[in-house]
Amino acid sequence: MAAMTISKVHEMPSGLSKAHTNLLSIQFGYVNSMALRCAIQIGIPDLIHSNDSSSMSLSELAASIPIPETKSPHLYRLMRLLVHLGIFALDENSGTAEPKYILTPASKLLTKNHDNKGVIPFSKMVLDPALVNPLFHLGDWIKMEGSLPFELCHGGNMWAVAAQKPDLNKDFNAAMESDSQLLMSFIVKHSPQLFHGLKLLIDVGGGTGGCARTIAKAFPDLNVKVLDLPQLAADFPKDDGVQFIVGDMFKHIPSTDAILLKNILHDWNDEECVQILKNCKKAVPSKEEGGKVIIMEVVVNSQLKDPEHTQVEYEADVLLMTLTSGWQREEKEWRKIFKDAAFEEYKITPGFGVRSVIELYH
Ligand SMILES: C[S@@+](CC[C@H](N)C(=O)[O-])C[C@H]1O[C@@H](n2cnc3c(N)ncnc32)[C@H](O)[C@@H]1O
Ligand SMILES: C/C=C/c1ccc(O)c(OC)c1
Repeated sequence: MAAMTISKVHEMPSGLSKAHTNLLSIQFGYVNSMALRCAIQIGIPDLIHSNDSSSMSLSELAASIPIPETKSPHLYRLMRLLVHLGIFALDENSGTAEPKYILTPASKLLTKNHDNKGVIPFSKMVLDPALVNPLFHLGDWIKMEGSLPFELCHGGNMWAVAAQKPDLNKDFNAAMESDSQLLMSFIVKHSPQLFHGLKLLIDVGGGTGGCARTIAKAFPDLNVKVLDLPQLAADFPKDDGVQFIVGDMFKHIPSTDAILLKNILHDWNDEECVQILKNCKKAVPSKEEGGKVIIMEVVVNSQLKDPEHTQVEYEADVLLMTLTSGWQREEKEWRKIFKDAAFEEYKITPGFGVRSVIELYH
């Protein structure tokens, strides 16, 4: 047997060690994202979820994916990182010789369940090279006038490029739709009063109708329509009673009792937002007459300030800066664009994950 001795530990000064570890951890951040992408790609969350015991050992996973035997030790390394990150966990009570992996609340979101598609389409989109590559252009972009990192990378803005690339367009729309179903199912259940008294609601930039269908199903008497760009028309389901209107929110929004703007204003700068909001104001009646605009977005450091939310909000902000002309806004920044578009009153309700609901009246 080979003998091993461990010599006395020479510790780095703790300040230096901490600093270096902190730096390495941030530098390696993308490895976490890519390990997660790999786990989704090879279907691990659904495999564990659909297993009878809702748990699987390494060898069961390796056989089900399947992967060559030589890759088993590497799957172990991947799972070790993802367990550490809280994506999966080890079942302490499996009673088996080989430890079993189980899902955590985070990976449960990554399974297909009966009433929505989970968050897989959203994860796929976020980690698509077409949306990751623009981040490499931040440094060049910040030193020059105009443009966007996305444009330096792809030669046009997101909506123009999506119109040219059917696969990207499909993946992006599916991602938004899954996010919408998740959020809106919760909202119609817990905040139904948002929609009371309305006869017609237009979801402006409503994509393939994830929000619209969820609202229409919950409130059969409410007429819900989606207004979006022509490239959405082909993928929009036609037989579910939600009408699709081809339009441009910068030009004209048809008259309606209420407008929904979910994940729209964060794609645009203040000037562009004011233009959209002015068109909304023309389309909806005053508060006294029952009109309103419902915005569903992040309010940075909202009343329920939480360090984990703050980090996600700042990360999403830099991503929006990379891909669009938009911003994640703090309340005072929201207030400014509302005022500039001549709205008189707003009410913020936080607490839908990182998202808040803002009701806007004139
Ligand atoms: C981030 S997605 C949000 C989709 C949807 N509201 C949701 O949350 O699932 C932005 C949407 O705005 C649409 N859009 C972009 N420019 C637009 C315009 N000028 N007029 C109408 N819709 C537009 C895009 O096609 C896309 O569907
Ligand atoms: C990679 C993420 C891309 C993205 C781009 C524009 C959006 O409005 C958005 O909303 C959640 C996500």
